[in-house]
Amino acid sequence: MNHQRYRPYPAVDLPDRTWPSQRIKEAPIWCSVDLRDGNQALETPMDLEQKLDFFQFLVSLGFKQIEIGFPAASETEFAFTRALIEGNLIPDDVIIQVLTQSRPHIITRTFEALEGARKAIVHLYNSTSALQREVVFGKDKGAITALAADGAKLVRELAEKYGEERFIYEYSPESFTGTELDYAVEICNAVMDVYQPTADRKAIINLPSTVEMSTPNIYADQIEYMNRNLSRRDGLIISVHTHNDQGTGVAATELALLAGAERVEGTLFGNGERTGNCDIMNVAMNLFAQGVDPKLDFSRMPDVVNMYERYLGMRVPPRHPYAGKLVFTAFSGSHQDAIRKGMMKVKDKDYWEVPYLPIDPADVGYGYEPIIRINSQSGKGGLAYILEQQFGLHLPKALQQQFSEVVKRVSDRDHHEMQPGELYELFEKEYVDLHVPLRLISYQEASLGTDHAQVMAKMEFHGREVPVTGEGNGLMSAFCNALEGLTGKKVEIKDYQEHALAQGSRSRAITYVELAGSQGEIYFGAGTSSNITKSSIRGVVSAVNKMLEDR
Ligand SMILES: CC(=O)SCCNC(=O)CCNC(=O)[C@H](O)C(C)(C)COP(=O)(O)OP(=O)(O)OC[C@H]1O[C@@H](n2cnc3c(N)ncnc32)[C@H](O)[C@@H]1OP(=O)(O)O
Ligand SMILES: CC(C)C(=O)C(=O)O
Repeated sequence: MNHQRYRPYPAVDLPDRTWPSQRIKEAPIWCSVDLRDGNQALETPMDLEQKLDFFQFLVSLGFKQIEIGFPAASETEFAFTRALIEGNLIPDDVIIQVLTQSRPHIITRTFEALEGARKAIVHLYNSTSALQREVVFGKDKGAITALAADGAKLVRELAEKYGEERFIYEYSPESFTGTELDYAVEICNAVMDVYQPTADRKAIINLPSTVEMSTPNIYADQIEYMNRNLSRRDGLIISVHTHNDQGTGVAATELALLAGAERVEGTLFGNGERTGNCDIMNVAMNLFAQGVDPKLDFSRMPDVVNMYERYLGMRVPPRHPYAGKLVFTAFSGSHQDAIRKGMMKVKDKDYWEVPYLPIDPADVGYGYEPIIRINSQSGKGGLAYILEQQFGLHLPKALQQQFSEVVKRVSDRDHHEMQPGELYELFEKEYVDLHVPLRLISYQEASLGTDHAQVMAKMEFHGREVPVTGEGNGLMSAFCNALEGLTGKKVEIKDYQEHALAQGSRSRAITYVELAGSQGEIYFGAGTSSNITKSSIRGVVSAVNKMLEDR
C-alpha cells in the first residue's frame, strides 16, 4: 500500500469558527433522496409500481420534501413523475423535487414531466470541482459558471412559462467538497443572480460532499464558510447532502447542521452511490435520542427495514444504528447485568436512562425479548433477566451464580446461543423436582407441640421403597433429619425462598432450597407444587439429589 500516492485534504482557514459550540435544537428540513440518489445506485432501479409504493411509504414516515427522481433519465422516471401528478398522489403538505443537469434538452424534458404539478423543487446541478472541471468538462471556472448560469436562466424561463409560484429553485455545485471555497461562493452567487431569491421566496443552495474526502470537522468549516460568505443569505436555505466514503456521512451532516445548514438530503439506511448517502434515519434518531422532536416517524422500524429490504433488495446490517436486529441485544455478562438493573430502575424515572440502551427499543417498535441473549459470554444477570421476564422465575442470587456456570459450560461446549426455552429446560433439568435416586412418595406431618414436629414419609431410594421418620422444630427440619438417617448425609438448610409462579392455569409455587454441604459446598434444588409445603419438601428432595449426585 503506497500511501504516498494520496494527498492530504487541505484544512479550511477559519480560526474564528463557531460551529463547535453550537447545539442542534430542532429538526432540519428533511428531504428524502431515496427515489433519486438511492435509486440510481441500485443494481436494478425500482420500477414504476415500486416507486409509487415507496413514495407513499416515505410520506407515511413524515417526509415533506421528496426527490422523486431524474425525469429526463428514463421513461420510468418520467412516467413516475406524471403518475404522481396526474394521479393526484402528492399530499398537499408534500413537495416533490426533481433533478436535472444543466443541459437545455434535459431541463426542458424535466419541465414537461412537471406539467400540472402544484409545487415542485427543481434541482439543477453541475460539477464544480477542480478535478471535474479538468477531467469531465475540460472547461475553466468562467465556462463552468456560464454553464450553471445558463442552465438557471432556462430553468427560470420555463418556470415562468409554467407559473413561477409553483417552483422552488435548488442549485447544487456538485462535487462541492472538491471545489475551492471562493469559487463555490462565486458560482452559487452567479446562479442566485439568475434566480433572485428573497426572504419571502427562498431558494435552496445544496452543498454536497459528493465524495467524502475529509474529516467531518472540515466539512463543517466549509459549510460555515459558505454560510458567512454567500450573497442574499436571507433568501437562501442552506442544504447539505453528504456521502459516506470515509464512513462519516452522518457525522458530517450533524456538524454541518451546527455550522448553519438548515436542510438535510439523505436516504433511509444511507443507501446510495458507493458507500452510500447520509443515513437520514440515523440523523433523525440521533436527534430523538437527545430529546429533540425529529419530525419523522420511525416508531415502526421493523416495517421500515422490511420495506427497504423488499423494495431495494438491500440488507440492513444487524449492527446498523437503531434498526439492526442486534442493536438492542447484549450477549455479554456485564452489559446484561447493567441492563437488567437499569430496566428495573427506569420504571421509577420520568426519562429514559438504561446502561447500554441509549433509547427504549419500544420507541422504534422493537420488543424487549431480544435485549438479552445467552451464550458463553453471558453472566448471571442475563439469565436471571430471561428467567424473570419470560418465565416468572426469581432465582436467589447464589443460585443465579451457580446456574450461570452450568449455562456457560453448556453454551461453550456446544458453541451456540441458548434460546430462552432451552435455558428454562436446562434450569428444570438441573434443579426442579429432581427424583433420582431419591423420590418422595408421600408424607404425613404430626405436630408434637408448638415448636416440635414429626414427619413420616414414604421415600424411594435407589429404586427401593423405604419408610422414614424424623423430628425437628418444624416440618422442614423434621424432614431433613429423616433424610439424614436415610442417606447418611448431613442435610442442613442454609436458605430457602419461595414465590408463586405466574404461569399456568392453576396457581403454583416454587421453592428454592439451598443446602450446606459438610465441606462448605452448596447444593441447590427447587420444588414446585400447588401446595406451598409440598413445594418446599420437593425442593429439599431436589437439593439432596444434587448432593448425592456430587459424589
Ligand atoms: C452526483 C450525482 O449523483 S449527479 C446525478 C447523477 N445521476 C444520473 O446520472 C442518473 C441519470 N442520468 C442519466 O440517465 C443520463 O446520464 C442522462 C440522461 C442524464 C444523460 O445522458 P447522456 O447525455 O447520454 O450522457 P452522459 O450522462 O454520459 O453525459 C455526459 C455529458 O454530460 C455532461 N454533464 C454531466 N453532468 C452535467 C451537468 N450536471 N450539467 C451539464 N452537463 C453535464 C458531461 O460533461 C458530458 O458532456 P460531453 O458529452 O460533452 O462530454
Ligand atoms: C446532485 C448532487 C446533489 C448529488 O447527488 C451529489 O453531489 O451527491
